[in-house]
Amino acid sequence: AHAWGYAANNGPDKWVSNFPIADGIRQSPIDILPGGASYDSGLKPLSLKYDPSNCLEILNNGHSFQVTFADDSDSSTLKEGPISGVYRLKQFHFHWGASDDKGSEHTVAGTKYPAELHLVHWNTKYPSFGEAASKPDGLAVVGVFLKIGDANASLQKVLDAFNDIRAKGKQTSFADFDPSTLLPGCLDYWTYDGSLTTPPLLESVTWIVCKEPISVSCEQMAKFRSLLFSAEGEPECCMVDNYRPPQPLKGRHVRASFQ
Ligand SMILES: Oc1ccc(S)c(O)c1
Ligand SMILES: [Zn+2]
Repeated sequence: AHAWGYAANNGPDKWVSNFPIADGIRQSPIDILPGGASYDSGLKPLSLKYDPSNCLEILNNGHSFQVTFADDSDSSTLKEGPISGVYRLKQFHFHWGASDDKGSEHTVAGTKYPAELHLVHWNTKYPSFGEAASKPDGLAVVGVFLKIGDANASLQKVLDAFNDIRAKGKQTSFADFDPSTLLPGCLDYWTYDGSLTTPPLLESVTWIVCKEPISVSCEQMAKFRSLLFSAEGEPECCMVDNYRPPQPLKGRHVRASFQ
């Protein structure tokens, strides 16, 4: 059986055959309707504290690239916001399009951004990421939209590592990177209960989607598109359009941290 991907034969519309939860009641991403979100004054500001020395490596896993962090202590954490307790940063990765008119997973009143950053955190009330990933309050993912504009100097540090991870399965060391430099100035957010947007599509994610995008230049977007879904020695297949389209809300409510 071929592994899941984003092509016609193994893409989002096919995932349900191996992962029936794809048709579940709290699937992600969703289309966020700002008019439909209700302001909740009980929502706290996000408390994000990251230690650059926890940054370990960058890898091409065949469906995105991800930067992985040491998560054996509470030195890189997400607190407050819509969550209770302490969640540890495990990794961040992106989803993007073949062209600037698409690529984000969440959309805002139908608007697609060229890319979306996901900062993945797990609830320390559980012993590990793997354990947490199967619990309804196990994960908290901060989503940040990327919008075409000025080159992003912080993002460029990540892109400069791409030559070593062009093909699926490649990884290289990546140190001393502070992911908070990838966050927008304003941390107003929407939040709702959802899932991983890639198989196994586990319904364990408290989504925290920032209203304000960060910038990316079109040259930097071209660099994202220079990565490959394919491994060395396989026919080259550009890593683009690695996004799942919005899923049915199924009665869920989206809350806003801002008015
Ligand atoms: O571990 C993961 C968490 C969230 C998302 S969207 C992933 O693709 C992987
Ligand atoms: Zn993701």
